[in-house]
Parts: sequence; structure tokens; C-alpha cells
Amino acid sequence: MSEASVAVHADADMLAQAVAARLLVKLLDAQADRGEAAVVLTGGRIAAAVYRAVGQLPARDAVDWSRVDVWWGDERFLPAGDPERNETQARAALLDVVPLDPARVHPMPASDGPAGNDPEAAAAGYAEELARAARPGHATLPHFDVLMLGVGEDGHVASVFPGHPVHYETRPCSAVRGSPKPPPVRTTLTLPAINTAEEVWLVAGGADKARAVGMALAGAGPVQLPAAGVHGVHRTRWLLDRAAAADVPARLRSLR
Ligand SMILES: O=C(O)[C@H](O)[C@@H](O)[C@H](O)[C@H](O)COP(=O)(O)O
Repeated sequence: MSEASVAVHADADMLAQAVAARLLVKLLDAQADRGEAAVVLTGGRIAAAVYRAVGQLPARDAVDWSRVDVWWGDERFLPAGDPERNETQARAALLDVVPLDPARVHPMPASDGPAGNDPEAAAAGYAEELARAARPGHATLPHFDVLMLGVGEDGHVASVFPGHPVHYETRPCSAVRGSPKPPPVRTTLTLPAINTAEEVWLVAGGADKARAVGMALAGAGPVQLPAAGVHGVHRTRWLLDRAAAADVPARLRSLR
């Protein structure tokens, strides 16, 4: 089993700053080790705060952004450029302010994209894109150095919601219909795909996340609480603010 750790920061702003700093270091280390780096982004408020913080850190210029692959863990199935798309949010906050190679930015398809308004076709198309970038010896997925996830109040991660049939999906990317969080139609990496990442970071801030975070770390079942079912191959990091960490068993905390 990979190593799991919990870091607790004073508040949501400090959490975003700390995750941003960690992300830069992770990308630098990956580039030093492998010559390139791959990050998987997610959506939500805390993710947006992290992207903004990365874009504002002077150390961002130490990363060779032309050798960073950007993937998404989930997407809201909406037209390109819709302000609610996770891609739109990440571009505005970070991707438009660093010199990425556009060929290495891999957004999940939009509902007005080449696959049309068909989320199943969009998910299949993304699975093909992932397979085209697969690492040697691995048929379906590229190497992910770090995969970031927000945590829903109900314990969802990416667009894997409690009790949803997507739990039983073995393909790397799936359409999701009937999401309890709007919009109802989404695409998501599935848990088996998420769990191939070298490091998985679960980032959560605010008191409304305390119950889900506490239950996940106390060993809840993944179908009821998807956050309990994700882990990195090498490391799983829970990156929290104090409010979100309120129900974390004391033995698991390292207060910062
Ligand atoms: O598309 C989305 O909304 C997400 O990818 C979702 O999984 C999000 O990360 C969590 O719901 C946490 O979102 P907040 O940080 O806004 O609570």
C-alpha cells in the first residue's frame, strides 16, 4: 500500500498557497527525474484558488512549462468556453499565463466538440487520447506524476459520486449522467485510472468538507464515499485546512 499523509493548514488561502508551492516542486522534481511532467487537474473552488496561486508564484518560471502535460480528472459536459467548464476555469487561472505547449494540453471534450453532444462518445474519445500518450508497457494510460482532486461534501471526487454506477466502470474514462452536483452530465476518469497516478492529492477546505474527509480517513467504503477509494501508487496526500480537518483522527494529523 502506498504512503498516505495528512497536512493541515490554517485556512483555505494558506492551503491554496501551500498546494501551489508543492505542485511547483512536484513538477520540477518530475522534470529532473523524467525530463517531463504530467499533472491531472480537477474543478471546484479550491482547485481554482490553487491554479491562481501557482500562476502568481515567482517560482513558476523555474518550471519548463513546454514539457508539462496537462490532463483533466473530470469535466462538466458543456460547450467549449462555457464559464462552468473546469477547462475554462483552469485556463483563466493558470494555463493562459504560463508558456505551455498547446499540444500537451488535453482538455476533456466539450458538448459542442467533434464527438457532438454525446458524453459517451466524448469519454471514449478521451480514453483514446489517453491511450495515444500511454507510457511504454502500459496499454491505456500515460504516466501521471500528480493528480489533484477536490472533495465534495458528499465525499465525491472528480465526477465519481456516491452510489453512482460509474463505480463499476473499468474503462479509464466514463460519461456520468444524473450528477447530483450541477451540471448533471459530465465526463470523468474512473477510480482505476485515477489510482494509476504516482501521487494523488485530495485538497479540501471548509467546514462543510469535515464529515466526508473524516469518514474517508476513518476507512469508509468507497462506493458510499468515493474519496475513500482513491490513492496514489507512491503517495496519497490529504491537503486540508483546519476546518476541513476537524473530524480527522488526531493520530493522522500533522499540523502546520
Ligand atoms: O467539476 C467539479 O465540480 C469537480 O471536479 C468536483 O469533483 C470538485 O472538485 C469538488 O466538488 C470540490 O469542489 P469545491 O472545491 O468547489 O468544493
